[in-house]
Amino acid sequence: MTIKFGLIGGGVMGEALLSRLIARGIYQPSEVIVSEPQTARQAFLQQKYHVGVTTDNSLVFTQAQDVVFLAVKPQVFSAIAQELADTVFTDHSPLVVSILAGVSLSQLEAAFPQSPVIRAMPNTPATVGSGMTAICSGAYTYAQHQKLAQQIFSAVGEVVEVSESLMDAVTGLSGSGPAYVALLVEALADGGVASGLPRGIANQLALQTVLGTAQLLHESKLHPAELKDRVTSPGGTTIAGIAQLEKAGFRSALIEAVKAATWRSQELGK
Ligand SMILES: NC(=O)C1=CN([C@@H]2O[C@H](COP(=O)(O)OP(=O)(O)OC[C@H]3O[C@@H](n4cnc5c(N)ncnc54)[C@H](O)[C@@H]3O)[C@@H](O)[C@H]2O)C=CC1
Ligand SMILES: O=C(O)[C@@H]1CCC=N1
Repeated sequence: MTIKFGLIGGGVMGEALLSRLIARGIYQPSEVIVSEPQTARQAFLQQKYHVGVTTDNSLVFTQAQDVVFLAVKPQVFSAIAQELADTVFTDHSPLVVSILAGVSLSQLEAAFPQSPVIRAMPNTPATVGSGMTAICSGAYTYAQHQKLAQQIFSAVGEVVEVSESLMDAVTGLSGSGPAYVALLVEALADGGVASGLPRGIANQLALQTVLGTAQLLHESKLHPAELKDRVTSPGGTTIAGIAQLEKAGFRSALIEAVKAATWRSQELGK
């Protein structure tokens, strides 16, 4: 069978995308090749998803017909670019989709000359089909490449197209955001435990509150401030809690977190 989908880096995000693409039938396991240097990880991916595995990144480029996904750490990018320096790239090469934080289209196009390249920033909820991905396209892409990237990322959640200048901010918000939300859930549950709730019940209450609120905002299209007002009774419990959050700089902490992560994404690309 023809290899259509190549993955370089079978770690957390690589597996998140791979698992969903196979589960949704976008690619058959026999159409996939994964390059991964860790032997234990290789064996795990091969056993769980029945995909082809290798340690040879150039083999992925020569075999994959449709798309090669780059899902290594940004710090490994220049080593991979050097390793692939002898590979011949043309505008008939497979589409390269990079999810590397901070690595720009111009850096990617320098590493894969004349290749169609798309820079993307997904997030871990992609694993359960609730991901958020932003994409931007390089100079050698055509409509068919954009359609393919849209198709791949639509299989794991929502997709938006943005200009490249916004990709670092996307990384700081939705790319890193699942970690902020996980902290929120953990801290809410801790607050419940501090107030006397058993741990299991506190965890359930915290998680379902975040999930339910997100779903309500999503489905009702309510502005978050409007939802907040609806929960907040005059002289009631919620305003007492909000006053404490404001005192502790809750909003400012989130704003600064997104800004710091955006800045770090810019740094990683230098
Ligand atoms: N984890 C996340 O939530 C998100 C990560 N990203 C981006 O995805 C990329 C990967 O991140 P993670 O999956 O979290 O990292 P990870 O460390 O889990 O996965 C990277 C994988 O690449 C492999 N690797 C290392 N050197 C290699 C080489 N020379 N050739 C092939 N494979 C190699 C590693 O063994 C590892 O399995 C990063 O660039 C990150 O910026 C993007 C969006 C979200
Ligand atoms: O922390 C990181 O650098 C990656 C990029 C977005 C989420 N995780």
